[in-house]
Amino acid sequence: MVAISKPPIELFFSKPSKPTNHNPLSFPTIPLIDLSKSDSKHLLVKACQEFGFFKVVNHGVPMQFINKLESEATKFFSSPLSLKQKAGPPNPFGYGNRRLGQNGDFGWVEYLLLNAKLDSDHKNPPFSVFEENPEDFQCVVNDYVTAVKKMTCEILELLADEMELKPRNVLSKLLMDEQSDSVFRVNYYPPCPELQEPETKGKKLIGFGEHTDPQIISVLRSNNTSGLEISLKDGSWMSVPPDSSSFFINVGDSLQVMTNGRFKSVKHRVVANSSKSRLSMIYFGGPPLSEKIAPLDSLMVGEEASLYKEFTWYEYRKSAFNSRLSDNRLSLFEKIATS
Ligand SMILES: C=C1C[C@]23C[C@@]1(O)CC[C@H]2[C@@]12CC[C@H](O)[C@@](C)(C(=O)O1)[C@H]2[C@@H]3C(=O)O
Ligand SMILES: O=C(O)CCC(=O)C(=O)O
Ligand SMILES: [Fe+2]
Repeated sequence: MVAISKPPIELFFSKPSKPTNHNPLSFPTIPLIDLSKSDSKHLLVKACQEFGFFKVVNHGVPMQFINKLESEATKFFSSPLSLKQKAGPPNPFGYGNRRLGQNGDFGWVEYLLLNAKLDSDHKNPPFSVFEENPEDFQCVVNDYVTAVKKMTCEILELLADEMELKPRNVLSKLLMDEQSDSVFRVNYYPPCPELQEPETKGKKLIGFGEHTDPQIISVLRSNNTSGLEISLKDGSWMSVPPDSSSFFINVGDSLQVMTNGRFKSVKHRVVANSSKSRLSMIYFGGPPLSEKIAPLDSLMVGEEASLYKEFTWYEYRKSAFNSRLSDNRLSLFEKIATS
């Protein structure tokens, strides 16, 4: 038998980052959106402009769907590696371990990348771990994704209302489209006890390296283990306090383009923990492959020019999947400013 050697742990350490030297009085806090409140529209737009990131409470996604998916996913990730590998590799859908994408990125993470299309023509890989009931796992994913997609569309419609975009489903219809290229991902970050050893103490182990998400919008729910960080305007990293009963939402590259740069696609990453595992589930709402990604007409003021060249989601997705995680993927599509 050939033993597969583990990659050295040093591979996953983050490069030293800019020291955070925030004045505690001016330290930013994550925008909080209460979907049951009438002022949420205004706060939503402000959060998308200033951070590209916010937390949502009173979201209406039933806790039983969330808990059921968390328990099935935990069952999957705690199974023997040989069983998990039967659902891999993730090209495009399936189980992945440490390797992220096809271009040499690695992270301290295991994951399932799944098709978020819910019809029977778009089947996910066989989950041998759930031998007796593979259909049940798909049902649990479907219930969760359906409810999260509904909440996401509500948010996109509130954003459209506040920005006076017409029709109000101009964004949400892209996710509702049968051809919507949306993806669902479950990430599992195992604890890393080596981080407690004196020589590694204080170092940050990268679970999922810094990146922006290419789609329109990403909707994340995690257990109560910290790890998610967002990049602030000054280049420092802010740790996002976990909250298992809320959702965290970030603007994707495509929404940055559709708002002609008004909304920011936030750079984020995940650092691993020495003693606790982190489990996160993310719905990435994307448009149909043929959709033209360009600033929305009803948003453009006067002679405002597009900051981006024209492209379809197919073109952007292809280019994104040929890039490294930390690359600035939008830069290839920016128009060179002429004065
Ligand atoms: C390194 C990569 C992983 C990724 C495809 C890419 O080449 C660059 C974008 C990455 C990303 C980030 C957000 C999502 O997790 C993801 C599914 C996506 O759409 O773009 C991943 C891709 C992936 O894991 O395959
Ligand atoms: O797992 C997380 O908490 C975030 C992961 C992430 O950013 C991604 O999968 O794109
Ligand atoms: Fe991400």
